[in-house]
Amino acid sequence: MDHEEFNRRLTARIRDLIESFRLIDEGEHIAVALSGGKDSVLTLHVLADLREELEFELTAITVDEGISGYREHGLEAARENARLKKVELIEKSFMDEFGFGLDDVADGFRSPCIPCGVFRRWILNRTAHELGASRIATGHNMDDEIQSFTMSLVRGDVRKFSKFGPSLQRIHPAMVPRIKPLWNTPEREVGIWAVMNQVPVHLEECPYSHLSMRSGIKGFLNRMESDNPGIKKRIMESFRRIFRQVEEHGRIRECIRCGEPSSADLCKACELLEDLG
Ligand SMILES: Nc1ncnc2c1ncn2[C@@H]1O[C@H](COP(=O)(O)OP(=O)(O)OP(=O)(O)O)[C@@H](O)[C@H]1O
Repeated sequence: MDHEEFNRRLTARIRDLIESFRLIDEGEHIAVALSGGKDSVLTLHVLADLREELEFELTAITVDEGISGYREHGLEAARENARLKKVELIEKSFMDEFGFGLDDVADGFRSPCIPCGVFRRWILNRTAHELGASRIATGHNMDDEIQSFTMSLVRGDVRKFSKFGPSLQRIHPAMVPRIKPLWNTPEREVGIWAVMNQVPVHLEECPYSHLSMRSGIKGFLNRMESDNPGIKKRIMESFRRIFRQVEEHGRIRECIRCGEPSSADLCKACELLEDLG
């Protein structure tokens, strides 16, 4: 398949998903969570190319978690792509919000991915809400989705199944719902797109990623796929068929400290901040 045809099919699939699941309505303000990695960069490019035709506003948010030797390169890629696509980029950091970077606190956790995800989601939600954005678009792709579902399965955490699917519902007025325009796009195709089009993306692995359960699950699924080609697509298909929106237990309220949406009195970010003293 030639270059142009590959690009056309890839973007047509993403556009189809946006339209069939009504991920974006006319007049909306979408905040793309831009890490500088290939997936969020593709999300930025596709949304930037669609914003006039579908009539929505687009802003990018990037979060510097404070991972030395790694995040700087992602930030450069985020800045360069935002400039190329003429999208305003808002830069936030753990240091400005919480007074420390991930490297400073990583040792205190079994997996640094836990505080990293909790604090990043906190910043993304608050920033998008302050901006008046109606949805946050992330670069989660089909492989990420299969990994997340498998992780929930092996942990017996069925509540997380409610996070499956290309769009998440607004469950609290201050919680900006997330959309995943690459939900049915395999990671491999995103890599091919970035290389073929020479897009400036950040391809390094996070130095902490080997400590996460996701990394083990990812390796397992990739080994299964190479021994049984097509297995990932079949797992995804099974998930789709059995997928039910699982009701979240309990009411979502506001964290008594920071005011962000939370299922407990203290949100996860404030709980971790308290543990860190
Ligand atoms: N530092 C960050 N700033 C803004 N958004 C982020 C950041 N890290 C992750 N995200 C968002 O969360 C999604 C999934 O995170 P993940 O850790 O898989 O990203 P990545 O592998 O670093 O980059 P990408 O998914 O863009 O290739 C990203 O696609 C992006 O939308």
